[in-house]
Amino acid sequence: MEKLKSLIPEDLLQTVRSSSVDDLLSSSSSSLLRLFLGLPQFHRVVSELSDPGLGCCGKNEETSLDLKRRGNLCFRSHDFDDALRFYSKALRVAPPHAIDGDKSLLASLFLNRANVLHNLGLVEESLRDCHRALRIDPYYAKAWYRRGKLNTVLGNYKDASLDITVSMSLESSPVGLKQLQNELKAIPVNNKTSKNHDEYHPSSNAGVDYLPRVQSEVKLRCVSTKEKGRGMVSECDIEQASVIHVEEPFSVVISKNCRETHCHFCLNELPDDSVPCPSCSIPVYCSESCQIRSGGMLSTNKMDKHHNFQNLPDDIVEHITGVTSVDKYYSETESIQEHQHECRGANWSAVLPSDAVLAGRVIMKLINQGKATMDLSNLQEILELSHSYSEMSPESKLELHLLSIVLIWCLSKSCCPDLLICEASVTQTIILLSQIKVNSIAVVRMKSSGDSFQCIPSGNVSAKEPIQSLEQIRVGQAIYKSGSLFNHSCKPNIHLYFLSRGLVMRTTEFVPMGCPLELSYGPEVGKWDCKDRIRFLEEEYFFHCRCRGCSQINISDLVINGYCCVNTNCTGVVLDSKVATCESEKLNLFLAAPKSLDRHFQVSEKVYADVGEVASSLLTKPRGSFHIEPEICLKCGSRCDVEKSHVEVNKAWNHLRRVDELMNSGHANVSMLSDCLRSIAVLRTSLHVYNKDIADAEDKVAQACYLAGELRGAREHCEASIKILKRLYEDEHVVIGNEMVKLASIQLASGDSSAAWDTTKILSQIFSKYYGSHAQTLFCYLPCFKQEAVDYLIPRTS
Ligand SMILES: C[S@@+](CC[C@H](N)C(=O)[O-])C[C@H]1O[C@@H](n2cnc3c(N)ncnc32)[C@H](O)[C@@H]1O
Repeated sequence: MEKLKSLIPEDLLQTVRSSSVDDLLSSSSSSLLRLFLGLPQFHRVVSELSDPGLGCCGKNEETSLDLKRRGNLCFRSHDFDDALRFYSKALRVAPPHAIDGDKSLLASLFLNRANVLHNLGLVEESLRDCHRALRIDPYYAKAWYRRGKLNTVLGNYKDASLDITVSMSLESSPVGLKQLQNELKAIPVNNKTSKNHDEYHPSSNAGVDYLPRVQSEVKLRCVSTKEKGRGMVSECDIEQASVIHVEEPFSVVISKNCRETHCHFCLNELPDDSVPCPSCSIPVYCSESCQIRSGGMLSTNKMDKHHNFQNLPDDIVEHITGVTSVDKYYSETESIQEHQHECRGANWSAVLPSDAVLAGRVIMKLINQGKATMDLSNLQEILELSHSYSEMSPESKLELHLLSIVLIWCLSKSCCPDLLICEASVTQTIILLSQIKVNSIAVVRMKSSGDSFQCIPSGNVSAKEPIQSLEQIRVGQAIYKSGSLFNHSCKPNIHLYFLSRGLVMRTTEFVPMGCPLELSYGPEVGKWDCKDRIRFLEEEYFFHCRCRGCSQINISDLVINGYCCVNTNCTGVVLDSKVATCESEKLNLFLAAPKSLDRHFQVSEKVYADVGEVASSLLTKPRGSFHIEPEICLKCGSRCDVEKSHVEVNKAWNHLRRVDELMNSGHANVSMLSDCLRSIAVLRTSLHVYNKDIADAEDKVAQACYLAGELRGAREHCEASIKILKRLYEDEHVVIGNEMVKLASIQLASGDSSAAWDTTKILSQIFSKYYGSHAQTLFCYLPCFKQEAVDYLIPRTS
């Protein structure tokens, strides 16, 4: 993009950077398009992106064969992990009809990987790979044999016998036949048959009816307000934790950092037997069903599958058909095919930013549905999404213009020749990209620290493992058409989470009839102070937040970055000038607003009591406008030297950051603890007792204590951190639940199962409020925690 930018003359750059939506249809986009179409440098750049012949994303037989050879070497030296890696890579680049010796390359790779998986003890995964090899090549005797062995291990004896029988029908050597006969004899007689191993897949649940139902009594309505545009409100009273909305995405794209680890369709983590796209080397899927719904050619076997099996008994032919048929994996109605147009080996979909790839998916979906015209002139009216083009920064506008020209060119040249490269299509794509900026939703997963979350056995603590904790991973970006009608609040009353690619929204509090239903786009009260939230939303979403969190007084915004009073007996807070200015503006707006406005979100008595504790001076409304004085305690009026405190706090953080580095490099030791405690003491003498910095520091010290085996200290500091977070958020906020995961694992490690049990009960309650019954499946350690605690509370009698 930088190359293209450098080709634009200064006056045109200025026109584009300062353009409004009305200007779009006039000069700026068409002048830029005209300029680029006449430049050979532009054609060079876009042909590198759109010409499949110049692309690196196609299949490559040589590379695949080389990777297979390396896999074989690793397999022979019993390095199964590396063998698995090489075979999976080889599968990704293997052309569907390539032959290696007398076998299909793909089929042999699947079978080799099945052997590795079997050696790694992954029997189900191994069976699925055999199945894949056989669907490509039904005459693959070794694959039938391996399948028979695996079915025997799994106790599917009837299938095992049939598999070995088919293998025998393909075996010509007398020695081989003898060996197979012996295998067959060794299989116990039983009628149990196996389940279909591709339909059964733990993570591949997208596409079936996996989303919960919205309660029938829940009724929502879309309303329009001057301040926030359209938004959703409740038409009835809604109980806490009710499912109010579920939706499949209109379009999704995987995050670049998850391309190697997550399924490109359902966005769940990839299993060890991942499935590649049959036509290009980019996507990988957790199962065939995800791959087929995502698009790409289907690598079916062109042979008459039953030609050689004609003389076999009916039950065996039926068995072969059952294993090798692909029909049951594919149904037209389920088809989504969002990757198909990218699947030509050209580079553009691997290189362009996610926003542009998502825009390409939206455009191609609407064209394939016959809804969008070939000049895309009706795109806006079909999508009905809001946008903030005019509020975007000059640089972002220029970026959108360039991206849309490049995207339209790539789509037209690589997969959709009927798509017109014209002023209308470019302008509509610019608007689509600006709609994606404000309407697309990040699809996230909660991941526990460490590769897999395992309970720490009671009384045990490993010197290297950090405390179990949760982090949020952004696995994709999606457009949910109805979901994008929900406005933002920094004090949201709904929580959003994902099951595969499906979105679920739940209320986190009782919502009375007529009340706006709002979720958080990222910033929340308790996470950042008001000025930081406002700045984030202006920079990322181009609007000035008008939510209840940013227009009403609350304790969190006052204390989160506050300093303590010089008077040690006073609980008041002292603000720096930036926070004081923001809070003054907020209070003046709130007091000036008509009382009828936002009546559902009136400040409660509890909020007044909380604010009174730290800033009672704010509760007596002055006659004129509010001016919160910085550096003056908002309770007793004492003056405080904020600058001096700021210097002390920075010094303390420098110490804590060094401790952090030691911990990250695995060099945690007991001596660093005294450093930590001194830093915490400095923070506590300078900052307000509820300042978030203290909570963060306490959390770090808990981690340091844990790594040094000081479990009592770890627990005390973790509890101190939670105590502050409860004042910044609220007692049952999901952030508190996440922190309690750490506390429970410290309690378990120190052998205090009774306390761990109590903590687990509270965190389960919090997660149920946010995730309902899905808490148990999304946070797989919840049952594990409970079991651990119960095991030690009720010792087994045996
Ligand atoms: C995803 S859309 C929400 C639906 C949108 N109001 C509409 O009319 O389609 C996001 C846009 O809604 C508006 N919005 C959402 N939350 C807001 C808030 N708290 N304060 C002001 N505007 C808000 C902003 O214009 C923002 O760009």
